[in-house]
Amino acid sequence: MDSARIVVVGCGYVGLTTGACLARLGHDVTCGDVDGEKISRLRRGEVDLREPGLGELLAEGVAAGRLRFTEDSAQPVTGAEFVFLCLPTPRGVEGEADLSAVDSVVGDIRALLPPGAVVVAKSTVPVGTARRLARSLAREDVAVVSNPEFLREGRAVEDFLHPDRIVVGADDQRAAERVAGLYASVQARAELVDSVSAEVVKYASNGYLATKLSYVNDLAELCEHTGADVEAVTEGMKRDHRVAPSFLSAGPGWGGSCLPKDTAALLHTAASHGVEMPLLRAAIRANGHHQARVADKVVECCGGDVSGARVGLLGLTFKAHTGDLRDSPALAVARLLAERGAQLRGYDPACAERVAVEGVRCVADPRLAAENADVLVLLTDWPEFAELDWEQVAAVIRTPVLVDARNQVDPREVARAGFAWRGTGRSLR
Ligand SMILES: NC(=O)c1ccc[n+]([C@@H]2O[C@H](COP(=O)([O-])OP(=O)(O)OC[C@H]3O[C@@H](n4cnc5c(N)ncnc54)[C@H](O)[C@@H]3O)[C@@H](O)[C@H]2O)c1
Ligand SMILES: O=c1ccn([C@@H]2O[C@H](COP(=O)(O)OP(=O)(O)O[C@H]3O[C@H](CO)[C@@H](O)[C@H](O)[C@H]3O)[C@@H](O)[C@H]2O)c(=O)[nH]1
Repeated sequence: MDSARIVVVGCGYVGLTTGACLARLGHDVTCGDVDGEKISRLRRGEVDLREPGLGELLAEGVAAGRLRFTEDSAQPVTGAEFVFLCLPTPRGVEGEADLSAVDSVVGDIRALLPPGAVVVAKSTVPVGTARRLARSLAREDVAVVSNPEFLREGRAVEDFLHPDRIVVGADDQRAAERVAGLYASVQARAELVDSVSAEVVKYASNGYLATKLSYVNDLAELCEHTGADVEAVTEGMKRDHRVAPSFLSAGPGWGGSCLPKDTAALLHTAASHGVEMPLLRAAIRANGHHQARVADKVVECCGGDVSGARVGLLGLTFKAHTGDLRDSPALAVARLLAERGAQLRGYDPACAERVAVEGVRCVADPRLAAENADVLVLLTDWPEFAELDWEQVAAVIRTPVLVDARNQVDPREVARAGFAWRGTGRSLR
């Protein structure tokens, strides 16, 4: 396909990645965001997301004249062939997806879109949204297409340019083919489906991943009671080709900006159709249980009362390789401990410069988190935690106890340094 004129609205994880990658694919892209300071930083070449390759790709697009940033998305929309909505759809009060940003932008651009333009919903939006947006646009000459995004944070560019699949959902076949054509040089099959099915694929995928992890975390709890080793169990499961081999690591529950809000929104949609989805409901409940289990282990390690105890936290982000703290299981565990009176000091490679994160005093070094602590809890799977010099940590901690919620360290190595170690779904034999 020839180069297309594209406007991307929203410059977060999805919008910036979409803009940078579509420019890399040869398109002419304008990225807009209401956050004027973010736009100024982007114009100066500053990217505040920890995404490998994103800064380079943005710089490449700008240098080639194929990429620019604006605070006012309206003006460029008048000349756009495609408008990608990459806006936030956070959790509303009852678990529903809050579509206010999407609705407001669609209202703003309604009269500005040129004939033949395609509005592409890349945000995660509930079933029926593309059709509803088409009705609210009330433009026979403008199509709405659902094109959900499946990238993971920390690998956004790689996932966008080398996706497992591209899903394009539309009730207008021609519009769907035009959107699929934008990705012509990407080596992945574009699945063309109706808009409603495309919207469900996105929620169905995240719901499935969340359920898979809750199951693994349930197994980890069983392993703790039976003496089995969850790592050996999941390794054995992986050898059955019907069990997809990734996404099987036990941990302190799943989190992030997507899985929690999307599972809540899926349940909300199901309920509005009179569908219960008991399995997904149980997976969400299990997730709260597994977060609480980590906090309970810490309290046990402090002799049943954590009030006034100093607890060191290793990791605050929802997973490694991102600076994102949204719905982080580490922070959920921290909150549970703070409610019981613990004093928290935390270290995270992506948050070292912050003064405080939700009641946790942030420190610039893992040893400072451990200093004089009664217990240390490893909550995020940053590789650097596996490499720590545990002798040095033992030298500064008050009580050498490590709760490893991610099974990130070698239990024998920490035991050699004098630590009592409590893993997840495994014990030291
Ligand atoms: N983060 C992910 O890994 C990921 C992956 C796939 C899909 N998604 C979905 O993509 C959507 C965006 O997620 P995100 O993580 O990129 O969000 P984000 O919070 O990182 O970014 C959203 C951006 O939109 C801007 N914005 C808000 N209102 C605006 C408006 N009216 N006009 C212009 N800009 C506006 C914000 O300033 C922000 O920069 C959500 O629906 C999310 O569920 C996210
Ligand atoms: O084996 C695993 C894998 C993940 N996690 C946890 O699960 C959560 C989610 O991880 P991940 O899926 O890698 O994070 P996201 O970047 O939020 O990506 C998810 O959410 C995005 C937004 O919808 C989707 O696009 C992605 O496909 C989907 O993987 C995190 O707390 C991880 O620590 C585990 O505990 N064990």
